[in-house]
Amino acid sequence: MKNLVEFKHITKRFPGVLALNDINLELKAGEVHVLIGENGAGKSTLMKILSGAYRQDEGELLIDGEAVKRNSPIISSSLGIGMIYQELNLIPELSIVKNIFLGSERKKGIFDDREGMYQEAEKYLQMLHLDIDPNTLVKDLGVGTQQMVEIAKAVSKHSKVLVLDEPTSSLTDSEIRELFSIIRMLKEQGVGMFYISHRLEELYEIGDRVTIMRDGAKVGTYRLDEIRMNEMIEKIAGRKIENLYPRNRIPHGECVLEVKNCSGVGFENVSLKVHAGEIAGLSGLVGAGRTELARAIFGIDGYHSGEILLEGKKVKKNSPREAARAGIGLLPEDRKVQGLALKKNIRENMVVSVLNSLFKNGIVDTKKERTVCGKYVEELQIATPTVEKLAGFLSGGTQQKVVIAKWLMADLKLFIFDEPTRGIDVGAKSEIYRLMDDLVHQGAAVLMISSDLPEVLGMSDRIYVMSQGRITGELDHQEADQKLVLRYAYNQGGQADEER
Ligand SMILES: Nc1ncnc2c1ncn2[C@@H]1O[C@H](COP(=O)(O)OP(=O)(O)OP(=O)(O)O)[C@@H](O)[C@H]1O
Repeated sequence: MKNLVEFKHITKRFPGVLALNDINLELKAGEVHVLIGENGAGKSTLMKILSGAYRQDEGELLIDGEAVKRNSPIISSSLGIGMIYQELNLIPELSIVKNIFLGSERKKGIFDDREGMYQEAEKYLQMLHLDIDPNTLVKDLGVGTQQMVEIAKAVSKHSKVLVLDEPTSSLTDSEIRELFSIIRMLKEQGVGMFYISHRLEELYEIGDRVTIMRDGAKVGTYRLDEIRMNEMIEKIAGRKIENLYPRNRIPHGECVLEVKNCSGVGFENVSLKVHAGEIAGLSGLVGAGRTELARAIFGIDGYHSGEILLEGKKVKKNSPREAARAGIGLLPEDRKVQGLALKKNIRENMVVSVLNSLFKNGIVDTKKERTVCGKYVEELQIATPTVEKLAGFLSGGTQQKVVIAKWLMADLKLFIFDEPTRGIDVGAKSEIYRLMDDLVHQGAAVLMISSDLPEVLGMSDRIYVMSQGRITGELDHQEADQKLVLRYAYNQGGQADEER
C-alpha cells in the first residue's frame, strides 16, 4: 500500500534535550497508526514536524512520496495534512460554518458564497451524524461536538492525513463511539491517521499499527493484533510494572469531609463522606456533575442548599482561599489553564504550595527546595534536563506531572483529584497511585474523580457513582466491578439489583 507520509532519519534538538533521535516511520493510506510513549517521549514534536510548526535538524519528511524541502503550517495543510489537537483551535465566537471555512472561504465571483458554504457545512455535519444548524456559534457547543467540528473542517479540506492528538480525553462514551465510527468511515476512504493516546484499551479497538517511542527514540513498530497489552506497557516504560495499582488498604479513621444534602448548579441533593486514610472514588459519565461538585467543595462555585463540613466544621462557601486554609486542595481537571504558571519554571511551580516550609531565617532554603523538587522529578520521571526549565516548554503530560507534584507536596487534610492521570503515561501513573496511597497512610483523605474505570476500581476503598447530578450508587471496593459501576452511571442500578 502507498505511503502517505514517511519520516526518514528525523532528528530534532531543543536546548538540553534530544527530542527526536533518528526516527524512521511511515503512514499508509487507510491506516490508523498509533503513537504511544511516556510523557516527553517526542510524539507531539514528531507531529509538529509533519504540520510544519517545527523544523527537523536532520532527516527528511516525505508526503505522498515527495520530499518536503521547506515545510510550514500552510504548506503542510495544502499538502493534505489535517491536525486535530487536544486544545481545540476553533474560534468560539464564530459559527460552525465560519470556523469550517476560515481562511478557505468558497467564493461566487468576488463575494463569499454564503449559501454554498452553509450547504456544504450541512453536508459535512450530516456525514458526521450531527444534527445541528451550521450557523450555531461554536461556544454554544459541548467539547465533543467541537471536536467533531474540527473533524468536519479537516474533511472540508479533503485532508489525506489526519493527526488526532488524544482525541477522546474529554469525550463521553457515546461521543467516543461516534468518533470511532467516523474514523472507520475515513479509513475506508483511504485517509491515513496518526493517533496519539495514553488510553491503552482503546488503541486495540481503533488502531492498525502502533509505534512505541521512548526518550526521543523509536522502540519499535508493531501490528496491534500481534502485541499484547502487558508487552506494550513494558516497552513504553522500559521496565516491568508489577502492579499498576499499588494499594495497601487500611482501616479508615475519622470523617474528614462530609457533604450533606447539597444542591447547586449541576448537582442535586448530594450526600457523601470521605474519611482519613481512605480513597473515595467518584465515578460517572462525563457531564454527570462530578467536577461541579468538586468546585463547590473547594469554594470556586457556590451551592444553594445543604452543608459542606471539614472535620465537623462548616467550610465557608464561595471561597477557595478559605477552603485551602482549612486544608482542602483541588487538583483541577483542566490543569493547563488552572494549575500551572507557564512562564515560571518547574521548581517555582512545584513549591508554591509549600513555600512557607522552605523558609529558613527569612530566606528560602534553596538546598532544601532543590532536594524536595528533585525527589518528585525522579519519582514521577519528569522529563526535563533541569528543574529550571520553563513550564511552558514541557510536553503536555509533563506539565500535568508538575501540577500533581505541587499538590502531592502540600500538607492537606483532603485532596480532591479530578481525573488525576488523564494524559499521563503508564509508568508515571503507577507512581502517582503509589504517592496517593502514601498520602492516605499519612492520614489524609482523598476524593478521586475519575472516568477511568480500572483506576477507580483499583484505587478506591469506596466508590460513589453519579448520574445527572445525583449520587446513584455507593459501593464498597469488594463488591464493585466494572459492570455494576456502569449500571449506576447510566442510572440503571435499581434494575441491576432486581436482576440479581
Ligand atoms: N519548544 C520547545 N522548547 C524546548 N523543549 C521542548 C519544546 N517542545 C518540546 N520540547 C521538549 O521535547 C521533548 C519531547 O516533547 P513532546 O511534546 O514531543 O512529548 P510527547 O511525547 O508529545 O509527550 P506528552 O505525552 O506529554 O504529550 C520534551 O522533553 C519537551 O520538554
